[in-house]
Amino acid sequence: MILEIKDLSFQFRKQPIFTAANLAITQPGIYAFVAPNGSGKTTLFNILTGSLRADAGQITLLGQPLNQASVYTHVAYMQDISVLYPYLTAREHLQLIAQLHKVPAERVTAVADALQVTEFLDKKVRKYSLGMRQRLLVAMTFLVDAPLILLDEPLNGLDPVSLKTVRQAIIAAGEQGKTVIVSSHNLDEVDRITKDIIVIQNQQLNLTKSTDAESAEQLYTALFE
Ligand SMILES: Nc1ncnc2c1ncn2[C@@H]1O[C@H](COP(=O)(O)OP(=O)(O)OP(=O)(O)O)[C@@H](O)[C@H]1O
Repeated sequence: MILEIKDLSFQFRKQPIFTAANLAITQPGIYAFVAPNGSGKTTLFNILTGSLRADAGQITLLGQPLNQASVYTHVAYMQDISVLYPYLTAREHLQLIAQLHKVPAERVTAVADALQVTEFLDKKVRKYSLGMRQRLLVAMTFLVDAPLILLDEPLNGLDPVSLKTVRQAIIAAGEQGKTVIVSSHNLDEVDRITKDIIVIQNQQLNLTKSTDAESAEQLYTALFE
């Protein structure tokens, strides 16, 4: 068992987001996390990484109850671009993560190359386009060699070339035996990376599959329209 969520409840200002929700991820791989705006995707990531505390429920990660120490060693979380420092370069961001998580220098180079961050490594973040910021964030996340990777809308604002770069990095992580949960509203990209889809519906978490005959878009339409 990789991730098990049992009877998770969470309210925000008396608005229920999750009500006794359950989810079991038993196999590594790539899972798309798809649901309408405001339904709780970022909230779940924040609960899984300890930034928000659930009102009720149990979460186990690799068979152990989730706590600060297990999040640190087992989870890499890509948040939004607001976590970047405008006056630091990509190299400095990557070095910060590398020092914190004791990542060898070769891995820093390999990840920077894979996400095509190398070309702007020594430029300050304040000069970056949205796509450059997104690629740096994805690189920072993949630098942490964690078994569970949470990516909150990594495909946002990417041009087709950057989309391909990020998609290939996600697929490679899946092939390396990681579990990657990717929230996205880009259903064409979801179809390119996985058939396993987690949805939020009626404050519940459901793990479902798109099929060869049914695209993520069709699945979404059937569930939410
Ligand atoms: N600080 C907060 N902590 C928890 N919930 C919040 C907070 N601020 C707003 N919310 C509410 O929680 C609900 C879930 O929001 P969340 O950002 O998790 O949704 P989301 O599915 O990630 O949305 P999006 O697709 O727009 O990114 C929303 O109704 C939102 O208004």
